[in-house]
Amino acid sequence: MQRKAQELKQEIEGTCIFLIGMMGSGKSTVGRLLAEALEYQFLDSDTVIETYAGGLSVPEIFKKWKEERFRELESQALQELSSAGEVVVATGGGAVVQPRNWVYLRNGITVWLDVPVPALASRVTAVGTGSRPLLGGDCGGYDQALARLSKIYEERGPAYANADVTVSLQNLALSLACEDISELTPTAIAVQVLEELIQHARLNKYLRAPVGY
Ligand SMILES: Nc1ncnc2c1ncn2[C@@H]1O[C@H](COP(=O)(O)OP(=O)(O)OP(=O)(O)O)[C@@H](O)[C@H]1O
Ligand SMILES: O=C(O)C1=C[C@@H](O)[C@@H](O)[C@H](O)C1
Ligand SMILES: [Mg+2]
Repeated sequence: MQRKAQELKQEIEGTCIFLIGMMGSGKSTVGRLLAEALEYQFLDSDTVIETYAGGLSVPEIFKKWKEERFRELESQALQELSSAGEVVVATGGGAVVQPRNWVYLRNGITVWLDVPVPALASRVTAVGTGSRPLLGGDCGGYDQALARLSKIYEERGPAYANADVTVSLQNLALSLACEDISELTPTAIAVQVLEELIQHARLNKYLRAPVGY
């Protein structure tokens, strides 16, 4: 992991890394590991929004000001974060929906953590869905989370697919001969993210080089 992180640092020269993906896809968990390995700062856009809102939590912001105001604050947070260097940012699950946010996301390198919906539903119900207003509170359980996440995944899939790099846990599990994606540790996923970012950066450099290089 350390060696790959050093290789990537040389390629991207401080460019910001945005992790995108569904609620529960591991953006915060994997993002912290990546930031540590790269010696970058880790920032969570939901936390920045909570600061803008004077310390109200995400569910409190949704309740008090409705989703529309939350989305405005989210765009403001992404704009601010996109001007920072040497940061790994865990974005909110809905950050990809508004086209204006892509102006900010394109200032960095975007990585989609693509996790199958049943795994997302297991993860979010294990920790409780109370902090995730779009999942309808804490009382629904796995089946409600699965139904809501499936609908959101279907709606947002094309937007997530705009990422510069996609790390599919389904594909990673296959390539590592894991029987189930629950066997993939956050470290194994972070290593794969680094690997794919290095490939992306090298390809980009090659494509931008003058002809004959
Ligand atoms: N590879 C993994 N294996 C098992 N559990 C995981 C893995 N990655 C993350 N988790 C767990 O899944 C839950 C969701 O992870 P995390 O909070 O990192 O996701 P997120 O994408 O930041 O979600 P949100 O968009 O809601 O902030 C956490 O409880 C975390 O511990
Ligand atoms: O998927 C979403 O739209 C959201 C995900 C969370 O990270 C928060 O940004 C908020 O709960 C909305
Ligand atoms: Mg998170």
